[in-house]
Amino acid sequence: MYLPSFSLEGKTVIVTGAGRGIGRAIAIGMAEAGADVGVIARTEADLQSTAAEIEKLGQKSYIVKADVTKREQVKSAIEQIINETGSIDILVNNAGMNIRSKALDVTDEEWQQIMDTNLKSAFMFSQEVGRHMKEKKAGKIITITSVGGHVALRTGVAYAATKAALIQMTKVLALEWGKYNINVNAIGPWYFKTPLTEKLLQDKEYVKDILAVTPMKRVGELEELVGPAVFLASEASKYMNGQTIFVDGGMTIQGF
Ligand SMILES: NC(=O)C1=CN([C@@H]2O[C@H](COP(=O)(O)OP(=O)(O)OC[C@H]3O[C@@H](n4cnc5c(N)ncnc54)[C@H](OP(=O)(O)O)[C@@H]3O)[C@@H](O)[C@H]2O)C=CC1
Ligand SMILES: C[C@H](O)[C@@H]1OC(=O)[C@H](O)[C@@H]1O
Repeated sequence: MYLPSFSLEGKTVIVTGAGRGIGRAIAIGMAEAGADVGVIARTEADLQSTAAEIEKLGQKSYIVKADVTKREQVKSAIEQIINETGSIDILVNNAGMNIRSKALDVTDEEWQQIMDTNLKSAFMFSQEVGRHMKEKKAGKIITITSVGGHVALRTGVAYAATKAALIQMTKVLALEWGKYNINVNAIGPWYFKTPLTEKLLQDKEYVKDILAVTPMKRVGELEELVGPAVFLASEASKYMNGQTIFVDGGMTIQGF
């Protein structure tokens, strides 16, 4: 028999930024695959909505209202979920944001906010959950980066720097933690319609530019990210480590 399991039955997943967009879709998709899911964000109503969808699937949800840029809130979020479930098997570092501006206009405050939300939060969660996974000698860490960490986009240098750093963080954590049977990988999306990108994707000229560099000539559908995420969370990817899977309709091949 060669086909491994894609099931997440009996697993506990935590997803940061699970209140909206990609994080919400991944959290619900993990529940569809059989996992119980901890959902983390700052907006309670969004978390309640995601949790309700998870419970409708017969899976448990654990709501943690937290700011992922604050170490103490990261630690208490993880402690709360481990106390309630006994273990965290899969971490999805998804929370992120952007302030789209040209390099000469980036303020120190904007730089710091983007760095803390996109990069520092993922590292803090990886550290705190990684300690737990090292003890268990098992775990899966999946970080949502972006094509913007691999090719130059017009959507801001600070964001790009965080997303490129996440690709390298993924490699170094995989190098250090592979011997503890922890898989550390990343997913790099191109455009998907979420609250983060909704306004941009209403601009017909901008969408024309996006499609001009996208071989599949369309933006992605959220379920097209959930498949790769469940794959990386499952036994089916247990020999994959330090990799970034670009889910981008072919955009990063930059063919001509
Ligand atoms: N949409 C796209 O096309 C692409 C997105 N990405 C990446 O995917 C990830 C998700 O993006 P997307 O779903 O579009 O974004 P959204 O803005 O739609 O959702 C972001 C989520 O992150 C949460 N979040 C933001 N800041 C914090 C914080 N400080 N503490 C806790 N939670 C926080 C938000 O909740 P709340 O505000 O309530 O805290 C929300 O749930 C990001 O890392 C983004 O960079 C990458 C490539 C393309
Ligand atoms: C594709 C990028 O990750 C995404 O596109 C946007 O406009 C956002 O600000 C991000 O840069």
